[in-house]
Amino acid sequence: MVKAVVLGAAGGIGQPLALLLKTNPLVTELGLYDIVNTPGVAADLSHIATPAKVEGYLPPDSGLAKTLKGADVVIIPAGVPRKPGVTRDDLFKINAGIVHDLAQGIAATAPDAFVLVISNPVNSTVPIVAEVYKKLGKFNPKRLFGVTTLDVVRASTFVAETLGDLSKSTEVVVPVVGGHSGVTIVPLLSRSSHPLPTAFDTEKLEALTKRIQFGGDEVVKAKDGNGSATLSMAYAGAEFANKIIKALSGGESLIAPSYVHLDADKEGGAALKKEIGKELDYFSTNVQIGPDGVEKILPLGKLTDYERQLIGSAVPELTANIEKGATFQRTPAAKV
Ligand SMILES: NC(=O)c1ccc[n+]([C@@H]2O[C@H](COP(=O)([O-])OP(=O)(O)OC[C@H]3O[C@@H](n4cnc5c(N)ncnc54)[C@H](O)[C@@H]3O)[C@@H](O)[C@H]2O)c1
Ligand SMILES: O=C(O)C[C@H](O)C(=O)O
Repeated sequence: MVKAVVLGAAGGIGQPLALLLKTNPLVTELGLYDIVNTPGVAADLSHIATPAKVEGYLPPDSGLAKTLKGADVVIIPAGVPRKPGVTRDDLFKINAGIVHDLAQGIAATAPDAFVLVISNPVNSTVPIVAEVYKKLGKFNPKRLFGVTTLDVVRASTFVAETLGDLSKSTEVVVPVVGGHSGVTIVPLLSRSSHPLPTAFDTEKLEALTKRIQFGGDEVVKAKDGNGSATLSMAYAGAEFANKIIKALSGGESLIAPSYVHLDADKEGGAALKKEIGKELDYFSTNVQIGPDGVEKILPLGKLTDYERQLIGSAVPELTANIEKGATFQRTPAAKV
């Protein structure tokens, strides 16, 4: 019996993500909230012959609280996406306030729910959620996750392409650590489950690394003003959410990459900070997740000199992004 909720459920990510969640037989209730169109999306999905009972609400008449009542997992893709020439950090102006207010709603109605943040800039929006919870004395770092799965999905695809065999993309696993924007995305290609060709020189390694770091830009450019990744993000979001749902309902521990507060596992977090060489509060890495949330933050492990260099370049931007989110004060939104 799992109630999953999507906030921003009528959007480009929200709709296909809700569809994928509706196909998960472990989900018995699916709550959909947005400022537009959720009754229609919910009516549509409710005709699919799977167990989840679907309800969609809008802001009037305490729609957010009604959607969140009894939620076990809350996924947040609410907010504006990028256009060409816009950075994820530029989205902060609008999305920080949206995520802040939704976090207040979750903390009020479903404070123990697992919260999965998709809204960009993830490096900053996750700290915003944490601060809202801290102010209310309800922060549990074990249950807050920044969704970085799309970077891992892209790495699998691009490595399989490089190996000339897309059918391998479901098997290829590449750890991607750090954060979720540009240079803060650090693929550890030396640890790919499927090694790169021996003739792969530094230039090719750098190009593949850049493609994974800036994969989001490829989609923004191709959509040409009509938003950013939605379908691949819904796929990645569902992959991560379904792991959480499995851990919650089966009592089974699973390993998945996520951007977490390093207090989620104090011992593992302290060891990771040593590996990074910096006192960061948040970092994306593989975490072990059980029915109560994060059980272990796993170490980065063996890195090449190039990967160390990449982490060195990620840390200053990540530090600034975290600081920006953690010190955010709610004021009326400005336009991007
Ligand atoms: N983490 C990732 O890897 C990743 C990947 C892709 C996109 N994103 C981010 O996800 C976000 C959503 O992208 P999208 O393409 O779905 O955008 P979209 O504009 O298609 O959808 C966003 C939805 O959020 C809704 N919304 C706005 N304010 C709201 C509020 N206060 N409460 C509830 N809903 C609200 C909108 O009505 C809209 O339906 C963006 O910030 C984007 O940058 C993150
Ligand atoms: O690129 C974006 O703005 C959306 C998302 O973060 C992505 O990586 O595709």
